[in-house]
Amino acid sequence: MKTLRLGLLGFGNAGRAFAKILEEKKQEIQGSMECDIIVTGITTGSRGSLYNPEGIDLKKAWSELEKAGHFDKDGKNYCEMTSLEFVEKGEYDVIVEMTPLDIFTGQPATDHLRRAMERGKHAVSANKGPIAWHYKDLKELAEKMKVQFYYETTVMDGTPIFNLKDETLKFCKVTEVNGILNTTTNYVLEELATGKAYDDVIEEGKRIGFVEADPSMDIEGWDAAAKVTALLNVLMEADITPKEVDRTGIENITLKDIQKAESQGKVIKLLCTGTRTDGKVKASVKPTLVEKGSLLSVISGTSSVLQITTDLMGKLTIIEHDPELLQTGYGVFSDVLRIVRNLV
Ligand SMILES: NC(=O)C1=CN([C@@H]2O[C@H](COP(=O)(O)OP(=O)(O)OC[C@H]3O[C@@H](n4cnc5c(N)ncnc54)[C@H](OP(=O)(O)O)[C@@H]3O)[C@@H](O)[C@H]2O)C=CC1
Ligand SMILES: N[C@@H](CC=O)C(=O)O
Repeated sequence: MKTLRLGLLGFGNAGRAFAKILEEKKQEIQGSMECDIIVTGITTGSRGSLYNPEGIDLKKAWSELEKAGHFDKDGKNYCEMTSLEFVEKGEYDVIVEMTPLDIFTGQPATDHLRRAMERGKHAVSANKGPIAWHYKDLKELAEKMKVQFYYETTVMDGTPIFNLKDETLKFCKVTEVNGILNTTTNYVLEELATGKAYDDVIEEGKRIGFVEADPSMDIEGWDAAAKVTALLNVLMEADITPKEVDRTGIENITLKDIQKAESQGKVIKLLCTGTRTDGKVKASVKPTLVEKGSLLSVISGTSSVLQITTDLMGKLTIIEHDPELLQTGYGVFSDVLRIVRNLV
């Protein structure tokens, strides 16, 4: 039986959802993949860190955080190690980056991934900042160091988007992407239409777990811009950054605008688009009026949709229906399994 040691950076909604799946599927993975996956380190921003090269008790870790909001300072694995210290000195085989999104730099997440790969470690990122800002460099580094680097969760949680292109759409050239990729804005626009107050809707979204640590990342369209950038960089080798996305958020959309659209038989959706025409890549994120009853109009609640146009397979539509944190955790889990599958 081989052992794969993971280091988890961030143990919030995504981190805990992933840890719960890992724990639940541990024996099945041992049985079918002959691999024991253990976690040797967990770091957080303000709730302490855990480190044990022999493996951490995950159930204990999440119950401590969920009950007390902090790791137990008297616990035997407790330490104050920062993420970068763990990345640089810790014992692990795969770094799993799940810290909050910084859309303006992609940091410190990019440095975490870079330093880990420079040490010859595999890397998984749920954080879209590094893919939006530094994808080309990170991919080249992974190739140079002969390590695996995956980021399925960055767009539509565990829905296979990047996996689909890598594994089953070989030699298909993607020429266009579009969709509704940000849950928060989709949810806010719908809930505002029912007369709820903006602050209450954001609080509800935070409770469910999909709103970014800084909600303006979602509302101003930055998260959507990062996702469309990630799609263009990975699927169309665009090499752009979120700064190049023509971006308008929903911060100026009022109940009146929503009602006016309704009276015209339309709904407002935050649409993401990316195309390549004459060699030039163009990307936008914009509140857009769509016909009621159309495919895009029925993407409701936490659901999202992506349409990819390809040369050999035409247009494909992928819908993620009503995801919860389980689907976010699964995205990370599927990347880790891909690493296990490819281990020699
Ligand atoms: N939630 C979702 O639906 C999805 C999230 N993602 C992405 O996953 C990432 C994590 O999201 P989510 O779990 O929801 O966010 P949370 O805010 O719930 O959790 C973030 C975690 O990171 C910790 N953290 C903050 N700074 C650091 C640091 N420097 N080093 C280590 N840990 C740190 C936080 O600790 P503390 O609380 O102490 O600050 C917390 O444990 C984000 O990049 C997000 O965009 C991707 C897809 C879906
Ligand atoms: N804040 C994001 C979470 C997933 O990436 C969203 O609202 O879509």
